[in-house]
Amino acid sequence: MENAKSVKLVLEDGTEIEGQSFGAFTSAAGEVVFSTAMTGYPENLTDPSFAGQILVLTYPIVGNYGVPGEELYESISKIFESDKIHVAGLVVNYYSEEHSHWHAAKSLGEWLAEYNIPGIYGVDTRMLTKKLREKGAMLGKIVAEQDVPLHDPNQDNLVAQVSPDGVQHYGTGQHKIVLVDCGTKTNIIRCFLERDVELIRVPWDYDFTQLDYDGLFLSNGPGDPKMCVPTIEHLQKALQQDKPIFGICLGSQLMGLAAGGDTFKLKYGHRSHNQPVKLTGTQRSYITSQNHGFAVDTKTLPAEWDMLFENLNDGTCEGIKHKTKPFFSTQFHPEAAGGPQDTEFLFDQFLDEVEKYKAGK
Ligand SMILES: NC(=O)CC[C@H](N)C(=O)O
Repeated sequence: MENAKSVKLVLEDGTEIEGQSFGAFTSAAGEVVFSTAMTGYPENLTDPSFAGQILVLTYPIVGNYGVPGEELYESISKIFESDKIHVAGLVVNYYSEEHSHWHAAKSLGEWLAEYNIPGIYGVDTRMLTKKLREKGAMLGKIVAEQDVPLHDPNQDNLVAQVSPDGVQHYGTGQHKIVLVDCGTKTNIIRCFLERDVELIRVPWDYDFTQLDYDGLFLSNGPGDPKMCVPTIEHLQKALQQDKPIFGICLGSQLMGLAAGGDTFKLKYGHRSHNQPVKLTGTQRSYITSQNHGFAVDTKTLPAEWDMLFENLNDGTCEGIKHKTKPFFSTQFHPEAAGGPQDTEFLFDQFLDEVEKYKAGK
């Protein structure tokens, strides 16, 4: 880009990388994490699970397909994963202000600027990723004119910041599902609304145990799952009952904690569209979309719980399952806007469990 201003990326280990500014010319601090996904920046940047994080994209050319215009589906975004950009900053190698796509309405830089989010380009993001893989995710900052202090977003209750204030209803299907919104991706809502569901979307700390529902869904969300104390308490009550429960990503971690297990922080997390997982008890594996920095510690799961999926790269827990009750979760994203959609059938399995529960009542 002509006349781009200089900015730098500073990491907590003292690394300083000079680059050029795109998006907002402003400074921002956060946890620096990388994603190896090759496409999907409109979906990634609006995923509330990225709140507080500076995202490094390893794919070398970013921006060339622009950013789509907004369209609504049942009052939620048809395209984006929420109604704003959630990353704290974006780090890319080559940024293409010029873009071409039938759906593009603006450039990536214009879109970032609208939300006052800084981008830096001209960074060797593969070298940076090797560093993050060796040392683990680090705190960092993009520095424009004003310096800012480093800040660890995992010390904040990010879920409280991204969760909605009130209850919302969608759809008129026959299965009444409560969605506990800890920062849900809108594609989770779309996946439910494409099925026979009436959805009740509630805030993260809402006491859903008072509601009349057929199945409970726990969404993804940012930060350390242990911050969600009220959600875990409500969930513990739900685990005493037999109504089906399905959790995705943060939702999986919350299920693990409510069950009595523990979670831990991975060295650098899993963020990409091609993470292989294996279904326990089979030789079947799936390619999945992931975005997480924490995981359930399989060793700490109580006797009545099993690991449901295992990550084939590092053996960590990618989902859990109760041995006798219809409670299960995935650490990956079966809804996966940006793809792949190989595991979307899990929404159908959850609703099958809901049907069985209703038939047996
Ligand atoms: N996408 C998510 O729900 C992420 C969950 C949690 N914040 C983690 O990083 O592990």
